[in-house]
Amino acid sequence: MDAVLSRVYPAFSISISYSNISTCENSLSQPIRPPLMARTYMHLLRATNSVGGDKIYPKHLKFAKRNREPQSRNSHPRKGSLNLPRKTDAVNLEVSPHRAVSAVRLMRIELGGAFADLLNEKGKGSGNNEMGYVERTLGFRTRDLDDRDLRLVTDIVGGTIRWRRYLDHLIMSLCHEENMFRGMEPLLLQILRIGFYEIVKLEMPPYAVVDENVRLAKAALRPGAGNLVNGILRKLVLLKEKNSLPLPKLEGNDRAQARVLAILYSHPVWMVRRWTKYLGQEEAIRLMMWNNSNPSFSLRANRRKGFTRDDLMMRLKTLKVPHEPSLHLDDFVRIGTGMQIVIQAGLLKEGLVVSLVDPHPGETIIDCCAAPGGKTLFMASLLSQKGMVSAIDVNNGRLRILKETAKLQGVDDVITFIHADLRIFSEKNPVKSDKVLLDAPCSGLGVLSKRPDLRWNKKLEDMEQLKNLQDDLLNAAALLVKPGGVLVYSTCSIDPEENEKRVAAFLLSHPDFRIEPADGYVPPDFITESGFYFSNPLKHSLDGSFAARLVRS
Ligand SMILES: C[S@@+](CC[C@H](N)C(=O)[O-])C[C@H]1O[C@@H](n2cnc3c(N)ncnc32)[C@H](O)[C@@H]1O
Repeated sequence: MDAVLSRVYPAFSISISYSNISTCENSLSQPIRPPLMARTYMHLLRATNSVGGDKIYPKHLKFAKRNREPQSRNSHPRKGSLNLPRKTDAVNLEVSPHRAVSAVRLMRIELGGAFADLLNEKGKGSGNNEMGYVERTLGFRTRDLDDRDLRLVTDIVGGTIRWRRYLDHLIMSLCHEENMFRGMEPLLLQILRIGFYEIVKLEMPPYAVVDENVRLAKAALRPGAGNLVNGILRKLVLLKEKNSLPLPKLEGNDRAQARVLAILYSHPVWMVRRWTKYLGQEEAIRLMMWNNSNPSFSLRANRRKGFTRDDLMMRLKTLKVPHEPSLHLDDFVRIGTGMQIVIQAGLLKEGLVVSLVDPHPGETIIDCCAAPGGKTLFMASLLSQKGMVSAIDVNNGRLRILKETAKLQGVDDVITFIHADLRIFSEKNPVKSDKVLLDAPCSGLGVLSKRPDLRWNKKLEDMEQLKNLQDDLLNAAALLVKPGGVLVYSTCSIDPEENEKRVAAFLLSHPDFRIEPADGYVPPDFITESGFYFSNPLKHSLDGSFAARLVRS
């Protein structure tokens, strides 16, 4: 029952412990700052703020505390702003459930740092508490979501996050004044973003969208909020009908153009500038369009194990995961949602980076940054119970997930789990292995289509920190390779600074290592002139990823 994901990372292999998560832009841009959080949504923050150990909106939280007025239910009639869970059994049938759930998920992601991709899967990440969050945030429950509602929530949440900058530009342009936008309460802003996204990007029937979002604002906030949503959305509908949305023109110098592109394609300015520098403006635009497209995943049936595409499709059907056969590749099946189900069913094996490691029975392998473990598990299964994979990770929680999955998949007998910082471990343990994989923490710039929130959480400064960390980890990993052994360095980034340039810097200080071209390990289409593995979203319609095979003399 093997399937191979035809890209380096699954959607959930996400957390980069070293990133500073922040929703504020870097100084290169003139950002549309998110509105001040004048009210607290502590139940959202408490529930989800610990992801990655970083806090979202710190300044705004301080602001909220400093300005807190004496709390009294009577003096705060707005719904959705109180910390205490409300007790109500009432199910609101007036409000469309998918919009209510989308608004609350967006609040959780933006205020609480919950991950968009985990939240998008049915019943996972958000768990069975979904209605609890809805009730505490909006003050009422809705009926449970059916499959169609869930698909809409996935579309709306993912799209609204991706297009946030573009939507905020439009919303701000249609507010009477900038301060109105900046001071807008978070829930009201999410409702407007949903309405704008539905009208402009999903092209849903506009007056129905207006009606539904007005209803949501009235029920979740107050009648005045509904009137405001009504006024702004109607303005938008008129402008859209006249084909005159207030969007900036692409003109001026490079910096000015980057700012415009950042709005039109909804990315941080620093990313636009970086890609324009590396790829040229045209390719940078294509890349942003890819990042904004709806993600799909390709699974490959592992024929070597006698598992055909029909078998794979049968399993997906049983698991109720919507899928379709690839038009171009015989063994491939494409799925849009349901990746969590695929992973839990143990149906997924990580592909091409592991092909570059090329594990054989009897070998010793160290997976230096192993969790949550897609590659460890695949490598372990290739050992046929002979040999050992040492799975190291600094994050104990993620390592625990790996342990549990290894047990479920029956490969835990060939894995040693090591909770350690690689840099310290490699100094203290003079072990030498046949193969070492360093799947390094990275910016994730190759997987932005699957991680809609990631672009807003990354800053230019993170890139410098990551480079240093990657260098340190490469140096540490090299200590674990025996003479004649292999070191594979991989990332899910398309940024040369994290890929080719890290390898070049490493080789300068490690003359005993040389590049072994990826020929013979991965399909030729994925091999660069320098012999590296590289999947390019613009060329392969897959997530971006990189790997280098380095052999020690
Ligand atoms: C890109 S993820 C690895 C994904 C994993 N290889 C897989 O296929 O599922 C990077 C991992 O590196 C770990 N990490 C970061 N710094 C580390 C360090 N100094 N030592 C060991 N692990 C580290 C993170 O906890 C994270 O789990």
